[in-house]
Formats: sequence, C-alpha cells, structure tokens
Amino acid sequence: MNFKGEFVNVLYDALDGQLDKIKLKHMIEQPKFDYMGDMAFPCFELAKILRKSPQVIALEITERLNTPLFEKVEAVGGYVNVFLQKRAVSSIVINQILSQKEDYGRVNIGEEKVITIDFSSPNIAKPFSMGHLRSTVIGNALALISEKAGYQPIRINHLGDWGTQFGKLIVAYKKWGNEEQVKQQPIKELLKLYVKFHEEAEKLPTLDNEARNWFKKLEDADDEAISLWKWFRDESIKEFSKVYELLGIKFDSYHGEAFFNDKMDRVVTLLEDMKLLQESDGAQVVPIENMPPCLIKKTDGTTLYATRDLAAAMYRQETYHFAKSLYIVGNEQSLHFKQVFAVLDKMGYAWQEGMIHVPFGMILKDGKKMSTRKGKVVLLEEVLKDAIALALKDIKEKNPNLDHQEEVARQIGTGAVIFHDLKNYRQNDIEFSLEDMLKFEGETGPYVQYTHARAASLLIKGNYQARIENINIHDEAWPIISKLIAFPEIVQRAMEEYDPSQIAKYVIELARAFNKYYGSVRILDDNEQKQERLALVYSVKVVLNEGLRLLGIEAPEEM
Ligand SMILES: NC(=[NH2+])NCCC[C@H](N)C(=O)O
Repeated sequence: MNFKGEFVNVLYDALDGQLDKIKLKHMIEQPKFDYMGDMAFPCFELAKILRKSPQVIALEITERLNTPLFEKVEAVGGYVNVFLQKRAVSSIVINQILSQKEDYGRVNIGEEKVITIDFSSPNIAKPFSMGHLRSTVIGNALALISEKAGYQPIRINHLGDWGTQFGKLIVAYKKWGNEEQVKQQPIKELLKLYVKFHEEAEKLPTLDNEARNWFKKLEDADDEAISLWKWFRDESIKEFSKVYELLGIKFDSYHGEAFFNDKMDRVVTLLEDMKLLQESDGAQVVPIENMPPCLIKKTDGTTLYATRDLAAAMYRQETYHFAKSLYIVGNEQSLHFKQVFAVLDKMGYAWQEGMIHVPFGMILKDGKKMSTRKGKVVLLEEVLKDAIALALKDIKEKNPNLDHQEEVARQIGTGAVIFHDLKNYRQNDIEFSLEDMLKFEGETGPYVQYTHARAASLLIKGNYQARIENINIHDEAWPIISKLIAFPEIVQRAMEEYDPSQIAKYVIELARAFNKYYGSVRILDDNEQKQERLALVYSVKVVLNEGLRLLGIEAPEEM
C-alpha cells in the first residue's frame, strides 16, 4: 500500500485531472511538524492556473477528498493537510513488513536494466587514500541501492594502471628500489620511490626524459618494462584487496586503463572517419562547443586518459548494453567527463544519454586538500584498522562476554567509517577527523547498529512470534510508523538523486524515533498488546538492517 499514491489518486479526482499524477506526486510535501498532518499539498501553483486564491482552492479540494485511509483533511494557509487514519495505516504497513521482510522498500524503477557503476578505481602503486574511500563507499552504496530499485548493477574498478607515472616508477625502482622491501610493503615502498623521483627530478631534470623513455618502452611492450609494471600492479591489487575485504566489497570487473590499450586505435580511426579529429599544436583533438577541446593523442603519439575512457565506454556498452552508466569520481574531474560524454554524443551514440558523472567533494585535512605527491596521506587501511581496534576496546569494556568479538568489532569499526562519509551529501567537502569518525553516539553508524541490536534483543527477551494479525498500534508509535511508511520512497529518491545520504539520514531518524518510544513505552510488559509492540520492534529491526545494508554496513545482532 502506497499512501502517497492514494493521496495522488484522490487529488487527481478532486481536481478533475487538471494536473497529471506525476506532477501531483512531486508537489506533495512532508509537513515539518506532526500537528500539520502526514502529507501536505500546496495550492499556490494552482492559484495561477485557476485564478483563485490558494486558500479557496485548498478549501474546495478538502471538501472533495474522500478515502477511508484519511482520518482528517484540513485547509490551512493555502495547503491541504492530510492526517492518515493511524490504526488502518499502521496495520497495513506492519503487515506489509512482516510479509515482505527484507524485500520491503523494493521499488522497480530499474525494470531489470543494467547499470554499470565505475567506482573506487584507485591508481596502482599509489596508496588507497581517503579520497578513494569516498568513491568506494558511495559507489558501493549506489550499487546496492540500484539493485533494490530494480536495476542490475555491474561493479567496475577502473584501475589507474597506465600512464606516464609508470615510467617514473620504473626509473626510480631501477635506481633506488629494493625487491625485498617492495614485497614486504608494496604500496609504501612504491610511494616512497615515487616521491623520491619527484624530489630528484627537481634537481636533475633529465630524469623526466628517462621516465618518458621508459613509458614509451612500456607502451611498446618491452619485456623488462612490462614485467616490472605487471609486478607493481599485482602487488598493488593484493594490497587494495585487503581494504575491499574489510569493507565487504566485491567487483565484477577489474578492467583498468591498461586493458584498453589495444582498443584505442579503433576509437581514433572512428573519430578520423567521422572527421571529428583536428590537429592542434601537433596533438590530435576533438573540438567541442563551449568547452576546451578533448585531447585524444599527444604530439608523441601516446594516448590519454580521455582516449581510454572513450574506449572503455564503448566496450561497456557493447559488453553490458547498459541503460545507465555511473562514474563515481571527484568534482575535480567534471570537465573530463563532460568532454568524454560530448565526444560520444558527436559520434552519434544515443546511449551516451545514460552516462552520468556522480561527483563528490573532497576530504580535507585542516581545511586543505590531501595530496599524494608529497607523500603525506592518511592510508585508508590504517584508518579502518584503528577504527576496528577502538571498537574492540569498547566491546571488551562494555560487553566482555560477547561472542565473535573480532567480527563484531570489524562490523562496527568499518560501519563507523562508512557512515561518517555517507551521512554527508556527497557534494559537500568533509573534514577528515578520525576522532569524529569513531564516535559511537550521535549521528553515527554505531548508533544505528546499536539501536538495531537493541531491537534484536527485545525480540528474544519478549519471545516474539512473527504472526500476521490485525494490529492496534498505540499513538506513541506513530512517529515510528510514519517513518516506516516513508522507506520505499526514500529508496527511490536515493536512487533518482544518486544520493546515499538520504538513506543514512533516514536510518538515523528511524533509530531516534524508536529510541524515544523505547524510553517511554514498556515494550516487554505482559499484556495483550505485547505481541503487537513486538511486531513494531520487529519492523524497525528489519528496516534498520535493510537501510544499513544499502549503505554497505553490516548490523550485528548483538554488540
Ligand atoms: N573511468 C574513470 N575515469 N574512472 C575514474 C578513475 C579515477 C582515477 N583512477 C583517479 O584516481 O583519479
């Protein structure tokens, strides 16, 4: 049962079809305060069309609204405020959750179509930085949300495993590297070499030439160059995998930039045939209206990041026939994606309309951007390990008899880090603070996890038997019910706006509403309504668990 849908239907009839249903749905608001009802319809826009005052229109609509699901309808200040019939509605929504369980909230806007999601995509031989954390957790959440919204997600890790930096790395390794050290701490060692290269190259500019030569060798498939590159790549992936394992993230494809090396000639030839390529200072570019031209080939004949993304887009369309294709990449690459999409448009590919850059803000340290060049970065693996250690310490103090402590500590520690990111609208910059991330109260992952565990324990203590029955919910439960009703719509909005923070904020609100109820109602009192109250607790548990799952966070039963 979709209560908003019901409101749309009766409004549509009351207005004799003067506004279409999609429009009506978008106009319905959620009132700020409970005393204003559960849904509100503003009449200001209609006032212009109907040439009547909003107040008069609201009154007229109110008189014509009629459905057993509404307890009361009021016209106030140009709004139609609707109060749902609490009993009927509670019973419907609780029964729905009891029967659908974790499937509750599923919306089929994706119609089983494929959505490719390019996320995480770290650069090999460089640390997996806090910046990549954002792409990783946002992308993973969007993959889970899109599945719930009826899409088939394909998770792609477009590794940065090609480019001139590998020439630099080979030079640095051959001059100053040590095999054993690289094997022991691959990323740290390779980063050190990379930083050293930049320091030395400032004193000795010829190093840059050497690096260019080695990159050329790599592009020409020289044996030594390839085997070093492959080794750096393998060691890096091994290390990134530790982070993915901690976070419980899997990819369908690890095709990075290098995979497209032999697929770029075709792009260049196509662009030539379509007469889209132009020469500019010896380089080959595609000019684009109102934007700088897209660089396809450098003067020395080597290809670029954009060329590889063009080849990758075509490959993905041919392989997966995606309806949508998301790129979860920081704001600073906005121009790059605009150019790539514009070139595909010029090539006449209608499917490029499904391509979407999903940008996000930076992680700042003391208000400044964190950079890898200087070697000063916070390593994500270390942050996760710190968070897990802190969670374990907390468990040992507060709940020393808990089973599976290590596993629960991993769930809480990673949950804290993931939630700290996802509770922010992705476009906002986030100040990096280990301390804030690890707070286990306030707007945090552990707070929601804790609320979920509290619900789980109530169900055990109260010996809850999931039974579907006619439920008479107390007024005190209404704030919870109205949140439960909203879940499917939140899922839909998170999908449509590519915005996991909608779900993060939602689970916080649901947890708060539940904890307030818990503080004022004796849930486990032995009276007739006990099983009904437990049905409510069960519903909250299911939805908290599912909300956290959509964010990529596990919810332990006990903590
Ligand atoms: N298809 C893409 N360009 N994906 C994003 C790649 C991100 C790039 N490796 C970086 O760290 O900046």
